[in-house]
Amino acid sequence: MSYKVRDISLAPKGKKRIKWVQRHMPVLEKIKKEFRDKKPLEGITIGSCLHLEPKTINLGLTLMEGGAEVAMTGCNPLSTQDDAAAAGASLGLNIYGWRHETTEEYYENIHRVLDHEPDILIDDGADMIFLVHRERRELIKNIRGASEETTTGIQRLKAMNKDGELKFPVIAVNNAKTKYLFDNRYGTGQSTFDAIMGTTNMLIAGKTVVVCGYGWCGKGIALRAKGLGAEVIVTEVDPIRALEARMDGFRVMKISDAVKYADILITATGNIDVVTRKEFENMKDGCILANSGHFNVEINRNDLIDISISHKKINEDIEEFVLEDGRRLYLLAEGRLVNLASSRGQGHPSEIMDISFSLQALSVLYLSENELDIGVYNVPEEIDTRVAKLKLEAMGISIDKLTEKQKKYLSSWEEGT
Ligand SMILES: NC(=O)c1ccc[n+]([C@@H]2O[C@H](COP(=O)([O-])OP(=O)(O)OC[C@H]3O[C@@H](n4cnc5c(N)ncnc54)[C@H](O)[C@@H]3O)[C@@H](O)[C@H]2O)c1
Ligand SMILES: O=c1[nH]cnc2c1ncn2[C@@H]1O[C@H](CO)[C@@H](O)[C@H]1O
Ligand SMILES: N[C@@H](CCS)C(=O)O
Repeated sequence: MSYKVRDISLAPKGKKRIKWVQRHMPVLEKIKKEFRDKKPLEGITIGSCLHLEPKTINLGLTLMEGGAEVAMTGCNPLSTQDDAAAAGASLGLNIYGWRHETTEEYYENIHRVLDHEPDILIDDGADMIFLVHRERRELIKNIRGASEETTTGIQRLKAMNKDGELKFPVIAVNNAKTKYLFDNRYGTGQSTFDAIMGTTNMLIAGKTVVVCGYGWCGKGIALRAKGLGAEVIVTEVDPIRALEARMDGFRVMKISDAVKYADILITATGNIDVVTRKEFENMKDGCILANSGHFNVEINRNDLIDISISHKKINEDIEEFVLEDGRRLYLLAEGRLVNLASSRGQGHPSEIMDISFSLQALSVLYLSENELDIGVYNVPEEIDTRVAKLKLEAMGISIDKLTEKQKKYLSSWEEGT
């Protein structure tokens, strides 16, 4: 076992936090027990590039119980939680990563994971998969496949596959119903506000919150903003989603208009340059800017620097930009996904990552048991349904079954009024 973490003496603190999340991840715990009994991953090496925090370490431990050798790094230079990383290392995982890596360190750590010559990769945003294709092509012949955690990663991998550049199969975990309907919506909805409120200690009630993007994440953020008492304005580029936002009760307008009202603006589009110079120029004094989407490109920080006469960090996670006329704008967590990159961001709740990481564990098992051709695959429906059933069971919820008569009715066309 090898590791490179900030401070291994933080392990006891990390272990306590891991124990706590395990109590709220019953489905993954059940899979862990099955893995422990059957050792289905014996002889397999797994390399992951996922936000390194207690719930992710619990996924690593699950795979290790299945017999795999596991090497892990973070998928964002700001999101690793050092106590969890130290605990993971002390529990037998190969861990490389620390909070506040430079870009160079970030890629060095991905290389360290790849040095274990993994058979299966788990990625979030596809940085590790791209690195293999660009710089570590000698590893490709050994790789059975990968699973990808997030919307943007899948979008990039599909583009790569379309261009004939993808060289192994990938399972699109994000596209499972039990992923995006819960993780992206309720997970991002809660963890975004958890981080913004923890970072700013500000009231949401009575504020105007602008949400850019009404996809699965945007829907969750808008819903929680409304629940916390904010007035919510949504901006979109997709007419159907814009209509949906309107009928869900939100105001919808162009971003050029929306920014004039924003007390807090949150991006969740997966797109570049959603908020740029012309939007900053029309913002109110004191506007809080946060991204809960993709990398650090949704809010254009360079434009913000260009139009500011000064900028400085006023604490670890808040950067103040002073414009020529004296207005001040505040960017959280350097414009990286606020729910994980800010020091107050703990990521999604454990109950949510229980579902997402159970999907990951079962997708890895599927990759280990099946030879797939190159391509981007959905999570098999049996896995999606199994995870939903296990979660309902863990929540103590029973549901009805179709009767034979009902099944027949639903599959026939003869009966009318
Ligand atoms: N912070 C987190 O923990 C977390 C969790 C899940 C996903 N994500 C990331 O969040 C992003 C969004 O994910 P999603 O699942 O909601 O994707 P999605 O595709 O469901 O939604 C994105 C929405 O943004 C809209 N959009 C695109 N460009 C826009 C623009 N310029 N202005 C306004 N709207 C625009 C699209 O039309 C779409 O409706 C992705 O990058 C994803 O990887 C983050
Ligand atoms: O607490 C967490 N631990 C690990 N991964 C997380 C957590 N919260 C959200 N995500 C994952 O991060 C991806 C975007 O980068 C999301 O798809 C989500 O599944
Ligand atoms: N790993 C990437 C994916 C976000 S969608 C990030 O942390 O920004």
